[in-house]
Amino acid sequence: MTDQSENIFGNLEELEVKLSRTKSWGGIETENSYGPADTSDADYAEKLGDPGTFPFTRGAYPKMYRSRMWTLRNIVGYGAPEDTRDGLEKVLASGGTGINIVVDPLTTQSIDPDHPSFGPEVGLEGCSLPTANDIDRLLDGVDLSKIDTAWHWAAMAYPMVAAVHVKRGQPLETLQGSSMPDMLQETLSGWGERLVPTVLGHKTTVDEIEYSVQNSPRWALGMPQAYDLRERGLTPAGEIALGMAFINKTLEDLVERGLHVDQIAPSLAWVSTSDIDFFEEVAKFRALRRFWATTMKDRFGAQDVRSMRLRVACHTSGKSLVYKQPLNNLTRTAIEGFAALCGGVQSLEVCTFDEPVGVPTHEARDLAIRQQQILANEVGAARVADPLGGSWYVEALTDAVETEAKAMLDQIEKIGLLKAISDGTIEQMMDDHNLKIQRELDDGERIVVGGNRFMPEEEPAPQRFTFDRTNTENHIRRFIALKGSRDQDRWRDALRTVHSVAKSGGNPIGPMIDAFVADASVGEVWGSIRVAHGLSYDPYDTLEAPLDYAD
Ligand SMILES: CC(C)(COP(=O)(O)OP(=O)(O)OC[C@H]1O[C@@H](n2cnc3c(N)ncnc32)[C@H](O)[C@@H]1OP(=O)(O)O)[C@@H](O)C(=O)NCCC(=O)NCCSC(=O)CCC(=O)O
Repeated sequence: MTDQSENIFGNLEELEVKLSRTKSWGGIETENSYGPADTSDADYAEKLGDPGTFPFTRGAYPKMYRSRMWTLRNIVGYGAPEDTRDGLEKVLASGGTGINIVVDPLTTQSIDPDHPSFGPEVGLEGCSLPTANDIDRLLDGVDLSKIDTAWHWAAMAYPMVAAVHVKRGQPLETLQGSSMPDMLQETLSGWGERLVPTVLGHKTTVDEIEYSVQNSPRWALGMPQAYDLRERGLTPAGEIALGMAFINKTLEDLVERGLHVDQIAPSLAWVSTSDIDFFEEVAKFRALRRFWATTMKDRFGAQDVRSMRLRVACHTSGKSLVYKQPLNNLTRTAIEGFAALCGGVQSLEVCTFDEPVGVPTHEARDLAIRQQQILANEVGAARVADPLGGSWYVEALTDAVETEAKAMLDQIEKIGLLKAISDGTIEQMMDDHNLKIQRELDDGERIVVGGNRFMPEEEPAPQRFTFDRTNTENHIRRFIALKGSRDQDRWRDALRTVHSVAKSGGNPIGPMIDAFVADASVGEVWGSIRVAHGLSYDPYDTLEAPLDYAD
């Protein structure tokens, strides 16, 4: 017998795992157990209602997954359009039922792939899609009036995909799919004031929603993009509070432009996360739907039930995943996905286990789809609507999350959302949250396996995703050639119209679509908007505008 095994067997008492925390992951204190006295005695119909009825606490539809299975998603994006196309085909072959495309950080920032400062970054961590032609190549043969494509970037996805549809000779009102017009989220959790100034970002969001609901009512708007807000540093209640602050301000401005809430809200969908505290996340989804329904009805005077019935698109939490022993992430994501389904989401992406390592491998993507298939077919996640409804604990947590969210929303709205973003109040709130979590990890109150406890011994280097850059290099050459071969007069006129409409304070989304139809690039279109708002053409101050707007 070795000294080491003697030590281990001699210290079994010390090895016993003791509960380190009685609060939920989001910080709500919990009791030893729950009973009838812990839930308020408000009327069932008023507070819960049957699934598919106001206030939709128990689900958006009466039969939920029995009458329509959730959409099984997995996000794909790397390299050139051809590369991402290959990845999408593999996801669909595994059984995915939705197409989710993530663009590279350059496209997200509206930076073109020939920008002199960023060449090596083209196509890393997402697909490079600088023109409508690139989207057309990626989705060759995909009918945008029949197949639901979901786009993971803010300002430009809608006008670019709309331009592809128009270029293909299709009417805009038949366009289907979803984008995330939430630019304030880009300011807060993405690129900051330098790239997306708060006021311009908010106006662009409002413009895009106004244009989309009037011209392509079948297009879904993932607004708020609360996933990234939450990942930046918020509790579940904070996700509801800040997301609702975004929604309230956006709806108020759209109403001021003459729209009625019932023209807007049915097109909106909440983009959410599902983190590791199973019960708290189930409660979050339930509280969220109730919060939304009552806000639409009481604050905005909605009459259409579709305005009050919130749809939720959920991705499990990337932040909850751990680099060490990455296979443990399969356990995490399965539980997070199950929470989202018990919470009644309409579509789900289960993160791949290797996300902390890098761009997912094809094998990891396949496993992520298989997890959803196991949840749908073996676990019973699809069988019954709101399976945890009536649990004293879950009902009490639902109430607690809702109450905390209300208090936080009041605080934000007292300051005013745009002021609270531009003066740093919201960022401070998120930083404070993250600091608190770090302290709890450091103190050992909050335990993450392989994060701050139960560290693995030496482990083999994880397998990393790699791909050939030949397509990306050809893609950049193709982009440069397009700039030389397009109809220069049409291109120039289109960008000048974008600029002049934006400068006059009008809604530039229609002209932006026209510019993309005229083969303008993402950098050129957003650059024209920036110049119209008195900003530099290139946020990195390297490039001059390629045309004179004054002529
Ligand atoms: C927004 C939604 C959920 C909308 O879903 P759908 O397109 O299916 O539309 P829908 O209106 O909900 O449903 C279509 C029709 O089916 C009906 N229907 C739906 N569910 C039903 C049910 N259970 N029973 C009976 N009928 C049902 C509806 O009433 C509607 O009918 P009618 O037609 O008769 O009205 C979807 O587009 C979506 O999942 N988008 C993806 C969003 C996303 O993932 N974005 C990227 C997030 S990016 C992110 O999270 C960050 C993570 C990262 O970047 O890594």
